[in-house]
Amino acid sequence: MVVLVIMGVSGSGKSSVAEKLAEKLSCSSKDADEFHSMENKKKMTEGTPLTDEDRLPWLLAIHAHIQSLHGQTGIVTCSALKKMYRKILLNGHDKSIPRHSDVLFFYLKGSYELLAERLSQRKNHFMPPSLLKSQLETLEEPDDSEKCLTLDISESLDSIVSRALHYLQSCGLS
Ligand SMILES: Nc1ncnc2c1ncn2[C@@H]1O[C@H](COP(=O)(O)OP(=O)(O)OP(=O)(O)O)[C@@H](O)[C@H]1O
Ligand SMILES: O=C(O)[C@H](O)[C@@H](O)[C@H](O)[C@H](O)CO
Repeated sequence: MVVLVIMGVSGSGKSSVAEKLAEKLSCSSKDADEFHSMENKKKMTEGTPLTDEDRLPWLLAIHAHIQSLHGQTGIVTCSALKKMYRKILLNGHDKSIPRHSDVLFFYLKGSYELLAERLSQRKNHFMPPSLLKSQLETLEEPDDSEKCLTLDISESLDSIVSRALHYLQSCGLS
């Protein structure tokens, strides 16, 4: 089976989708926020976007977690906004050797308006809605060279999860 990375900007539904999908696949799920340093969390809470330097140790820690699954099925949520970040998740520091052919990205795609509405309604989360603009400016959508399925966040959670499961079945991955 595969490691599934649920990616997209803040508020795109990564945690919500991961929770339901992990239930359906009976597998582990880790939230990228668990890997952030106190400094990174403080910065975001104060409304300051993270830089590439801030994100590097965090991405490497998530990469190490993916490696630690040793090919077991698992889900990880991570904004994974830039192509370079996704390469780090796959290969760590070593950019030349793709080690993880068995990692698949699910990209949760949505409009600014819908994301802003969902973030404005969300309670008890450290990530302020004001960071949405910078998240979208930083985002580089996955291209055809990346193993990724794009999912439309305007659909219901159940529908998104069932599309993801259907895709895994059609690839012979579940
Ligand atoms: N498909 C959906 N339909 C309706 N509401 C949704 C959907 N997906 C997520 N939501 C709601 O949108 C909000 C944001 O979702 P969630 O917290 O899962 O996003 P996230 O990508 O994990 O955010 P962050 O990266 O900031 O932690 C939540 O209140 C969630 O209940
Ligand atoms: O790359 C980033 O700027 C961060 O990962 C953010 O996306 C937050 O961690 C997350 O969205 C809040 O839960």
